[in-house]
Amino acid sequence: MNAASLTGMTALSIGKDIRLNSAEELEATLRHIGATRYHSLHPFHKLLHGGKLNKGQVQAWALNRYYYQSTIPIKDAVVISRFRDRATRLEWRHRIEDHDGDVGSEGGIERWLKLTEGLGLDTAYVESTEGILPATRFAVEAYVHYCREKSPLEAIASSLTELFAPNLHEERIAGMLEHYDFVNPDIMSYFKRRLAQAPRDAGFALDYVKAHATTPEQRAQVCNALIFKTNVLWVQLDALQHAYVEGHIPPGAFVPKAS
Ligand SMILES: O=C(O)c1cc(C(=O)O)c2c(n1)C(=O)C(=O)c1cc(C(=O)O)[nH]c1-2
Repeated sequence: MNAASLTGMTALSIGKDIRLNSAEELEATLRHIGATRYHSLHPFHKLLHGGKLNKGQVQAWALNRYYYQSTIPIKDAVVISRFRDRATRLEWRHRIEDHDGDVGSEGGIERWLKLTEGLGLDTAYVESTEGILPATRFAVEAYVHYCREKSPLEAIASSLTELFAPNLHEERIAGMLEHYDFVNPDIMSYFKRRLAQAPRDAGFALDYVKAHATTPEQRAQVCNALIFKTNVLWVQLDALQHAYVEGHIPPGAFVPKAS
């Protein structure tokens, strides 16, 4: 089967029946996976960006996403640890600085805390991660484990969801500013900044997998890494939907104040 015949498939898994014979077929398949599985398609995002959530539900989203954000540099340190090749480590290193910042310069985690603070959440509570959903913790930890245990190629490939993030961030900035009176450009600065950072990161990762996955088996591994990661993102929104839209908040998780 070639990449072109994937178009229109709804349930995609890369098994022995799919043979990707070139870097171009690999890229087409990765883009198909993004178009059919990225969490931009999740109903919770439709509610978030369409102004259909109340403030407590938006708080729950930002609180849970903090765990993802603050784990990304830990994940990236794991990715770096997989490479003896200095050039790859050097290239990957800026990702940690993008999130952690540097002496005297703000990073993404601080920008995320501006968002949670602007939404009225106590920063110490957010940083404690005490109120997050169990599913958030499990999904995010699975991502770190994946990067530690799979091949270095798969560790890099699992970051490829970022190819699809800028469109989603554009939609989020516009939608949240338009629909929520408790949101302003200042607290959305995290996403504005990512619009510049993500394409560079995703571009490197895409070039890397196209150059280093040289067999159909390795190309299938790259695709499966992206599928794994879309699942990591999707289940986090499933859990938010179940808890905060359908009302089944697990014991111990954040309970929004009645507004
Ligand atoms: O808001 C989003 O939907 C979203 C998605 C993703 C992603 O696709 O993994 C990332 C981010 N944001 C993000 O801000 C970010 O820094 C980031 C790093 C990574 C990664 O896997 O290394 N993904 C993402």
